[in-house]
Amino acid sequence: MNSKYIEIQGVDQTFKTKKGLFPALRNINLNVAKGEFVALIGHSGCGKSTLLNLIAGLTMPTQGSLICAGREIAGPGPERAVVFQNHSLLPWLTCFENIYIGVERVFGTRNPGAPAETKAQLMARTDAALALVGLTAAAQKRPGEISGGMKQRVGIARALAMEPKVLLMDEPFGALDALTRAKLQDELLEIVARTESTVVMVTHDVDEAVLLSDKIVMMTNGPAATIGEVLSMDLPRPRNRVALADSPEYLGYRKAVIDFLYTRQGHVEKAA
Ligand SMILES: Nc1ncnc2c1ncn2[C@@H]1O[C@H](COP(=O)(O)OP(=O)(O)OP(=O)(O)O)[C@@H](O)[C@H]1O
Repeated sequence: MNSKYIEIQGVDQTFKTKKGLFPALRNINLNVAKGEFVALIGHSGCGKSTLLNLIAGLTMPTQGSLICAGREIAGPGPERAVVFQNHSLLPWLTCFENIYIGVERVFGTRNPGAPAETKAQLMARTDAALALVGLTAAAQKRPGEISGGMKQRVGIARALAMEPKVLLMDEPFGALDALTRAKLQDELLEIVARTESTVVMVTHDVDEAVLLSDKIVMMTNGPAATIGEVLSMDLPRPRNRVALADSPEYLGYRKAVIDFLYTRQGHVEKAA
């Protein structure tokens, strides 16, 4: 296993605001191995999305470097697909078309680096992605005609359909009801095992972090947030949520995260 597939070294992120410079992240150092599943957890506003955006190449750090597969991250790339908190679908396209345009960009004629797939193959990929998230029946609907949870599932399907090497997810299941969330978490585990994807996921949910990940990166409160502790989860795969619920190891990891978040990083509400 390549233990440094994603390498983050000495990263600072400072934002210019009307009130002056705001130091969001300070001295972030993190290595993610190929095929590893990493969860970023921390209180609201600590900088989880800021870190994910840096890995996605959507923003550049103020200081330090980010490397993916041996190359400096200089912008977004098809090998790093992002699922956002707020789905970001194109409202004038159907669910099918929203996924198809991504699939076409990666596997179709517009990609000069790889042999082009036929339209039938691209459509089959799109259909499979929709089926995976249970949205076959909504294929021809537009985002305005479906629920927030369904939109989020289209966003997940779109990212997965591109078979990215790295899947970056910003609270992808946050808007879903508990049962749909559990179903998609289980499916994600199966897909990631099959595709050997590397995943970095932002979450607020302690159980989600322990169930899905190999490593939980726990962030301190901002401003100038940094990595407080990294917890490695030695839980066998495939993981079964029912069996794990009573496992002493699972409960121990869960307690360690809760202890970090609520005892050592007790949330202090900012004055308005
Ligand atoms: N473009 C920006 N300009 C100025 N400040 C920003 C910008 N983006 C983020 N911030 C600030 O940086 C800090 C970290 O924000 P970020 O969205 O990364 O937190 P988060 O941990 O993902 O929060 P949440 O869990 O609530 O989504 C916050 O204080 C936020 O207000």
